[in-house]
Amino acid sequence: MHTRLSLGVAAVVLLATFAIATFALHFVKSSMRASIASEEFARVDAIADAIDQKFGSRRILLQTFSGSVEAQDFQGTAALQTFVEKHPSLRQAFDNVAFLDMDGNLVANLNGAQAIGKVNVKDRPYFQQTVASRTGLVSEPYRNRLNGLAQVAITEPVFDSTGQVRFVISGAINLKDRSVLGTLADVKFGKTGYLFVTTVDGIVVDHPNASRILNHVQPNGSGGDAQILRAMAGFQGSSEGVNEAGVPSLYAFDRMVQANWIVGAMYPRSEAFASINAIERGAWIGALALALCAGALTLAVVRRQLTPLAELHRHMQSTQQAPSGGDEGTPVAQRRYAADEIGDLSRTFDELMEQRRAIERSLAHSEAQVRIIADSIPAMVSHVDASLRYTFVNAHVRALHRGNGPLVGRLMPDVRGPADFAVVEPHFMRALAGETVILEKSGDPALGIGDRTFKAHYIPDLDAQGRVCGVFSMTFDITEEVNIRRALSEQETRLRDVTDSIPALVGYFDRQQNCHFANIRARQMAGLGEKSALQGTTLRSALGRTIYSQLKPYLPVMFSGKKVRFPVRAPLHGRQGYFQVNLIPDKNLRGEVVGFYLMSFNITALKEAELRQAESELRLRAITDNMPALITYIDREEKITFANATSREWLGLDPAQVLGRHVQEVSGREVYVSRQPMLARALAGERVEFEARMQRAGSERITQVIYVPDVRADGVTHGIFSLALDITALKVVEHKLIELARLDTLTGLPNRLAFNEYLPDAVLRSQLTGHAMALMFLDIDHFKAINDTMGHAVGDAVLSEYARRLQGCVRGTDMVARLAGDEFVLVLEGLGTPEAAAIVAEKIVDRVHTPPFVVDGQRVDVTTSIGIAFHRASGSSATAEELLARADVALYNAKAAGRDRFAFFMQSGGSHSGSPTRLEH
Ligand SMILES: Nc1nc2c(ncn2[C@@H]2O[C@H](COP(=O)(O)OP(=O)(O)OP(=O)(O)O)[C@@H](O)[C@H]2O)c(=O)[nH]1
Repeated sequence: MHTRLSLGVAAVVLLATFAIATFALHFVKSSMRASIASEEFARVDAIADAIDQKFGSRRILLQTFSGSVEAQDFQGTAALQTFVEKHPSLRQAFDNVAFLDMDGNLVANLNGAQAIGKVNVKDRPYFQQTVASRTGLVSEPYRNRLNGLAQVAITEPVFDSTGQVRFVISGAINLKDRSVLGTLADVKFGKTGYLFVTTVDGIVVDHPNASRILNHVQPNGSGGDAQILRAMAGFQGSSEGVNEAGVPSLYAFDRMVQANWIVGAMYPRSEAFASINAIERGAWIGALALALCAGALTLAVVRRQLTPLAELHRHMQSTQQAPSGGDEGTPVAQRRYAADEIGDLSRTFDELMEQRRAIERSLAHSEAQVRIIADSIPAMVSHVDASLRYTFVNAHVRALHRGNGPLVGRLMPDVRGPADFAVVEPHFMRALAGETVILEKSGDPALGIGDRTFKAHYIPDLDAQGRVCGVFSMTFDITEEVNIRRALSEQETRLRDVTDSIPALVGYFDRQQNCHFANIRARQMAGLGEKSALQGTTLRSALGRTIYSQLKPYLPVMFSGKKVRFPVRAPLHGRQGYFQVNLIPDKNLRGEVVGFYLMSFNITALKEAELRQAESELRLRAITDNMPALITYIDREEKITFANATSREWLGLDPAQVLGRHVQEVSGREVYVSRQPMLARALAGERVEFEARMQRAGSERITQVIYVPDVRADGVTHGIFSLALDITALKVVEHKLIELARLDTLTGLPNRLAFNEYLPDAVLRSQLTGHAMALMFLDIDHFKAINDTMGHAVGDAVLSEYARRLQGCVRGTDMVARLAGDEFVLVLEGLGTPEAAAIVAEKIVDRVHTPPFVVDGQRVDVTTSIGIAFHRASGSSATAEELLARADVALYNAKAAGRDRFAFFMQSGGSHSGSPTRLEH
């Protein structure tokens, strides 16, 4: 800027100087030209006046001479000749003076009488005009017939006493006579400028080129000097023109009074204005020098004045060269500025730069965002200007054309190739005409994407005035979508084939209940042809009022997203028909119901069968309700679908309350958990029987439950028939029978069966607890004798008393049993040492014989023998049978030892025995 401003100032100074110089020079030149022209004209005017005076003085001389001739009244021409010759003074004014009579004959001649009679000028115009006008004149130039010189004549008439023209005096003047015109040859205008005289008719009177004298200014009747012609037409004054030789010249013209001739001057411009040109050159040189000085001075002043601006410029450059997003030096708020206009300018610049950087950063950020967005869009995004030149392409476009170099700035036909461009060109032209265009097209095989399908959006780019300045292009790869569409179409065809082949009405309706699909049966029902359009067909029109009114209440449920199945009734072939309608909501990905499928099956036959079955079930119910058992049907979901009236008594629930409820809900969690394994087995196809306890009316009842799997013809278990019988009473009886089977009816003691069940458990307990136990085998001594001597009844009484005394010798937890006859066993548990068992055995022996038995008032002496098998938990693995055998061996030994005693089994084969008073071991 420094240089530009300096150059600008210099240019202004130069221009100003040039303009001033041009104007001044123009003014000076104009003035000087006018002055030169005026001077030239003045000179011409002066010359014309001088010539006029010459002619005037000569006319006066001739008039005077004429008067003298008239006064003397010459009678003969000789006298006249003499008279003329006596006036040689005429020679000073004329080259010759002649007297001409009325016939034009020369009658007297100043230059000698020899010419008298030899010349006749009657044909000369000046003669004729003088006679006719009776006054003198200056003639046209002519060539003297005697000497051939170019001359003019001044005439004057001589009158006689009667006033008639007697003679015409003609004073001839040679045009080259120095006293008249000859001096004109000395008049110069510059070096080559000259003076000339012509008549008003254009006859050259005087000219530096003598050959032109008496010739016309237009030698051949055409052309000629335009300025002279203009003077011939009456112009007087100065003018500029071009002479016959093509030289620009300054002309001046003036008319003479006496001869009415034109005195002209031709002054070549180059000579006339030579001084002006010299002045002009000098002036220009001066102006240039002045301009250079002024320019230099101005430059110095400007540079000095621009120093702060230069500093500002350097500051601006350094600020602009600072990286846009980087450190930009001192913050604007902390910078110091000069307290002048430049300081204000610097501050304003810095603030503007700050704002610009902020905008640039924002713009860069926005551009980056736009690029990221454009690159992230799963589409090829580009922009071309009105000349189809790329101005933007996203990453997908670059990737597609990665072998094609940079795309921005290139023309679309060059980038896409002629084949692909020919496809899209008409659509781009429409977009450039302002139309948004969407088209589907195959990919360019040249790019290896010929098997892909694309959907292109061409969107006009409008400028602020609403003119289309380019086109945005967004192209999506819709190959998958097209494939899906194709698959959907095929699927729809298959759906149609399938639905046409099933015995049901199938239709699809949108949320507004407009039909979009109907299989062939549905079309037949709605009165539509196989191929006819479904437009205008609604759910109501397709189904008719009767069915639609039954279906309508279910629509809100279906629209809430649930499948709905329900029966409807409608006339069918003249009788009542039944149909099962299924409404299946069609949900989009957001779970919104956008439509629904309707399937309707003819279930008339099924319904009729159901009705028949219902009657059968009524009968069945009547039977089951009167059975003393709880009869239920449990389906595969473990829900109760049938219950007889017994449920009211057993469960406290009406059969209707039970239906549809889960077993757990009805029976409670505890019962359900206990029965779940049996339910599972039954649902697996196994018949399951078990007993179960249940609470009913505050008391525990025992039931026998039988699960019978409902295995249908297809081999699948559809549910369970459950039969529960109250066997509480039966169980009581059974329990009693069991007890009775384990009791000795005579003594009331557990019998052998009970003992056999008890002993193994006792042995196991001993091994588990680590405590020793003792098994005693007891037998009444010589009981047979009691029987035999006192009778069986006494024997029985003895047995009963014996049992009672045994029980009295042991703890309630000890086991006392009668095995058979007079054989008893005693099981003692939780023992420490054999001595504990010996004490008990000794006690029994004592208690049996003391006090004596008394039966029916009779004393019966009873003693007993005891065999003891002591079982230590540790180190012994004897079984119940082995213990019993050991105790039997010990009993045998006690008997053998004399009876009325006890004996321990010894491992060596013998035994220790003890008397009633002594423990033997
Ligand atoms: N009164 C009565 N006698 C029975 C009963 N059961 C068995 N007996 C008799 O009891 C007797 C048992 O005799 P044994 O144990 O064989 O011999 P014993 O006479 O006791 O002689 P030892 O045992 O060697 O002392 C037999 O005579 C049986 O008939 C019963 O229930 N009541």
